[in-house]
Amino acid sequence: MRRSRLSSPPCFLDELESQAEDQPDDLPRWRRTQRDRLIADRLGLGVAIRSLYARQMAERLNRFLPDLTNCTVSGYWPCKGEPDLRPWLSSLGIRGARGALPVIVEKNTALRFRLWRASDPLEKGIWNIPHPASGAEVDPDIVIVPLVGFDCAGYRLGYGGGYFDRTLAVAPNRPRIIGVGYAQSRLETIHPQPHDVPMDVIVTESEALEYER
Ligand SMILES: Nc1nc2c(c(=O)[nH]1)N(C=O)[C@@H](CNc1ccc(C(=O)N[C@@H](CCC(=O)O)C(=O)O)cc1)CN2
Ligand SMILES: Nc1ncnc2c1ncn2[C@@H]1O[C@H](COP(=O)(O)OP(=O)(O)OP(=O)(O)O)[C@@H](O)[C@H]1O
Repeated sequence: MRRSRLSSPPCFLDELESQAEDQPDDLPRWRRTQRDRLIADRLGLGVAIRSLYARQMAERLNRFLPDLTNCTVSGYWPCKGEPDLRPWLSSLGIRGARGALPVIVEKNTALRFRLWRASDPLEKGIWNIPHPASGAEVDPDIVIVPLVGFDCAGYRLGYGGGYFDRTLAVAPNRPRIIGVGYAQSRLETIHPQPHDVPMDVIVTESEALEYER
């Protein structure tokens, strides 16, 4: 069992076992309902609060990752009320690191990652999310993953495409996976399935939670 080491509340085995019994009959439907609610809730925070929280998350990331020299870090281009960490991603260059963004090259296959700096040209991908039009393909050392929801064992609810799970399942050098999302997006459990890849760290505006493997 994985336990959080920093400041998350304890997850006890008996709780997890009873959660397994409580698993919804129609899990995909349950996940869709949770996604819709969580996205509506975060949009309801408003632009100013979301932007404050994103700055707080960036500060936490800096404290958590003090030395990024020679690291390749993938971020994301925010959509649907996700925290906007583009300023943090753009600041990686002056810290001796390189930024990258995920690219869907083909639907329902693993994501690729392309190097990206703020001045690099972008093109629109799925859901009109921009990604680098060109740029070298890389295997990031650190992948920053946006969370629609997360649970106390470090599992993530995303948009339901399974893209990050597919990607991390086949990543040649297992990157460090850091989920970022609002504290209010926490669920007791996302009812993790065998394909769900847990985060190593989850950063919210109010805490950083590290999970042991
Ligand atoms: N900003 C950002 N970029 C990102 C991600 C992300 O979470 N955030 N991704 C992280 O993965 C990838 C895009 N993920 C996607 C996941 C699902 C669908 C999608 O079409 N979903 C279906 C529902 C699927 C289902 O419920 O069965 C849909 O909306 O109709 C699209 C993109 C790559 N880029
Ligand atoms: N490694 C994998 N190989 C094949 N299919 C996978 C894999 N991981 C996930 N999937 C499929 O992707 C679908 C969506 O998975 P899930 O509900 O966990 O998405 P999600 O993590 O919320 O989405 P995303 O990562 O795109 O934001 C499921 O049908 C699942 O079977």
